[in-house]
Amino acid sequence: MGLKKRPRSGQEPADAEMDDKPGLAARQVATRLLSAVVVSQTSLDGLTDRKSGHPAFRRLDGRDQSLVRAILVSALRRRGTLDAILSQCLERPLPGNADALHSLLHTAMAQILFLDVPDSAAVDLAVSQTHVDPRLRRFAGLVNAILRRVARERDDLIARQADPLVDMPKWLQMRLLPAYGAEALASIAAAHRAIAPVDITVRDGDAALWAERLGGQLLPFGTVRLEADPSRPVQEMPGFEEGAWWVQDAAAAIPARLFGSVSGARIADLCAAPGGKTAQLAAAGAEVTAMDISASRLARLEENFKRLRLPIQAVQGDIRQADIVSGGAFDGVLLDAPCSSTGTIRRHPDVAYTKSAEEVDKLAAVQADLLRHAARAVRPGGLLVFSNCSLDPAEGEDVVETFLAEHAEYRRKPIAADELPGLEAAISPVGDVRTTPAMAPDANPALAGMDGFYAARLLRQPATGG
Ligand SMILES: C[S@@+](CC[C@H](N)C(=O)[O-])C[C@H]1O[C@@H](n2cnc3c(N)ncnc32)[C@H](O)[C@@H]1O
Repeated sequence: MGLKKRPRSGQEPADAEMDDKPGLAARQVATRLLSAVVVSQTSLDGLTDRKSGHPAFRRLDGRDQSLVRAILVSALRRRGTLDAILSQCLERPLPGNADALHSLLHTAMAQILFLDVPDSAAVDLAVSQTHVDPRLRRFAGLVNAILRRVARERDDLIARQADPLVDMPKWLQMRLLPAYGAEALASIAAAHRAIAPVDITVRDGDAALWAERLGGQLLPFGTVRLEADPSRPVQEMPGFEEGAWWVQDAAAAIPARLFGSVSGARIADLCAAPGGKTAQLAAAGAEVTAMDISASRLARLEENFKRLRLPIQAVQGDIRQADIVSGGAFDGVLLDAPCSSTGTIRRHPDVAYTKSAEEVDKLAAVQADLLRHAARAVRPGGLLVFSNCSLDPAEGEDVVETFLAEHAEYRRKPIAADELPGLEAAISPVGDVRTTPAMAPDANPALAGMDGFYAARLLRQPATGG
């Protein structure tokens, strides 16, 4: 590859001039945060929270913040593709310690290949970044040459990365292949490449009406689905402010529905925050106690409930120590346990790079422990629903099998096909729910898919005699 010569220092714009260059600060932040995700395994949501995120991110205006998020989501979603293209464009690999350069190239390539950013702006700003960063200065020519080639050969370079598995890190492939098989795994990887729709759960009344009002479609299992549109923030849509609905992935809406009719029932949601499932239960008329170990997450739940105008009793606490859990007084208990979240990679592509096989195993042990504790909160004859948004059976099916083997007082209450209209394929042979991002297909990929979720419904055997 012919490399453009590095400009002589006399031709480089002064740093101060550069600092003011429109769009440069956003690209610098994107590069920095990409390294924070993939090198330091920091969560993208945490880094880009508008209130508590990375200070450099918070200093950007709202438009630049949205651009940075869009760059990062694309760069992570297609990280394998970008790496493959990069190695095609390089005569020799980048130096091993060139994290900043690697992140700079990925963020710029993501703009050229996947975002609506003019190629000239993406290239020019990336080269400007090399001028203001002493670690990158000597790579200006290389960056310029690679990015111009990527822009020139875009279609061909992308076409060569047709296999979606290129974008699923090896550790995850190795975890999921034995459970799903090669074909289903490829479908999941393909679904991970798509932009997820916005799914909405309606508080009460008519979901069909809200589907019409919001210009969405009503899925057979009650979720209203809209195409994601960055220019239309959900907070500005009709019905948000008055709490007529909340955003909740179609799969995430399943576990709360497994209790059936809950009107007047005492339900404990033991890992409740930020409260999507709690809200479903409260809206359906249950008397809900919401527990969470995290005070800040519980505060978010309470804020959400204020907007939704739903009653709630929120309790901060650790399931493993709380008195209300040991009392065995609830008609129903939901344990939506903390997990690796690999089922949400479409929405949170950083998960593929911030989590690991070791962490999955650690989380599976935590879930088993929490499930043992949660089981004590259920009255005889009551229901225990265990769920999480992992695709890994170690965090789902295996946890429940072990639990049932150790708890003779519980048995599975299998989920029947008519409980999940349109999603019958998600019911496993033993009657649990297992969704994947490849489910709920649609001719329009922007309206397809759902999070990967697992849910099991367990019945505490009614007391005999007495
Ligand atoms: C997957 S999230 C729950 C999502 C929530 N059910 C919803 O639908 O919005 C898991 C939650 O479990 C909480 N958690 C983790 N360990 C806990 C424990 N030992 N006791 C109580 N809550 C815990 C976390 O703070 C986190 O909010």
